[in-house]
Amino acid sequence: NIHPSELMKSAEQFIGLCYAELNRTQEEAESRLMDIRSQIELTGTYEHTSEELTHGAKMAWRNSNRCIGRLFWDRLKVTDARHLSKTSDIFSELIRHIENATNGGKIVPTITIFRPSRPGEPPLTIKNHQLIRYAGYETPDGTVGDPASISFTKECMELGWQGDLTHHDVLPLVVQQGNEPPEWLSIPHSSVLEVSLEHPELPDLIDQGLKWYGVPIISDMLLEIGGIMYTAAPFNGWYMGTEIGARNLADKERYNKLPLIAELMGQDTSSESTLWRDRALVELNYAVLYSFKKAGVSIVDHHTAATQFGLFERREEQAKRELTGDWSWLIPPVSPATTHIFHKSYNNEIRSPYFHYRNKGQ
Ligand code: HEM
Ligand SMILES: N=C(Nc1cccc(CNC[C@@H]2CCCN2)c1)c1cccs1
Repeated sequence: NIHPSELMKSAEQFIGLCYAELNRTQEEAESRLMDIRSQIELTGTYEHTSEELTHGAKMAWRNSNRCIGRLFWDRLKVTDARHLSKTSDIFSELIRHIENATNGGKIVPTITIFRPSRPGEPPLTIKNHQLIRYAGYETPDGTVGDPASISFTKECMELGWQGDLTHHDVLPLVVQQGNEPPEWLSIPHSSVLEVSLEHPELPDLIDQGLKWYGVPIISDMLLEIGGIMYTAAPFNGWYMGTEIGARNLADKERYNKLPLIAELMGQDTSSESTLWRDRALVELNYAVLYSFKKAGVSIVDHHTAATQFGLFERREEQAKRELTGDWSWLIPPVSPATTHIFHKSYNNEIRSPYFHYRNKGQ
């Protein structure tokens, strides 16, 4: 846990920035800091107002160095769920997040913020990497589903969850209150929007049963605002097509679909130098974008995303804020050098508020 004097320093830095951005007066900031100081002296921590929580979450997205989608940082929908304590209520709120963020395909970037960790109180954690993700199983005939989920799937089965052993079993939500045993709940199938993959020039693709879920909702990161740690704050945007087409379905240690795509294209795969892998990669990424668009589910291609990021860079300059970024994650995995991002460098310093990785086992 964070020491009170350190916490006060973080609070001063956050309130100063946040109130300036919200055009509050110096006096308002100072009187707010007096409240906070007495709360910290009394309880060892302090509570954010709804406005501080909302703007703090938007600042954390704006500071996410690895995020190419930050142009829309100020339009994040923030749901304050700090009052919920019962696990059953937390599960219901997670399902509401999935349904409201999905919005029939017109995805709404949303974050739901649950109660932060408090001194002497074990934290609330969501054990899922993403609220919606496919299970992975090691079977004698090879892997079924998403290899990235094999260990978490084992944990879920130890808790009593049973999958159908298909390539697309949606894992249950798993929530842990402090050191109590984790609890799980299956997500209603009707709440999970999925897109089946097709390609206008590869008519046989549709019969391969390839599909992916529409809404990525990261649920295993720690949101730090003014020294307060929100250990359960799932957030979603929409996908950039390459995440599905160039990694989730393409990586050898994920769904490894490039050989199949090359086959459907009738390519000669006898030698790497035919670039069959690269041609398959482009067509798989095209299929992802084509299928999402046809299904009316929000998605962005990596060229458009890079252009939007360029707009974000200029907006931050106008706002006299120093841009931070992580070049190695900002460049897309397909045709990186066709984007402006590849040809410049970025300052990868951490600015608070920020989304951090949680320590293992936390
Ligand atoms: C609105 C559409 C959005 C798009 C298209 C987008 C795109 C991306 C992409 C492609 C990545 C790299 C992911 C990877 O390679 O695994 C990323 C990373 C990230 N994004 Fe965004 N993003 C969006 C919205 C958001 C929102 C709403 C938040 C939080 C409020 C957010 C926070 C982050 C963070 C923290 C990372 C780094 C994750 C890590 O370090 O593992 N993004 N984003
Ligand atoms: N489009 C998205 N993609 C995204 C964002 C953050 C983190 C991740 C998951 N990254 C981890 C994977 C696994 C290893 C490399 N990438 C995906 C969003 C997810 C939530 C909001 S936007």
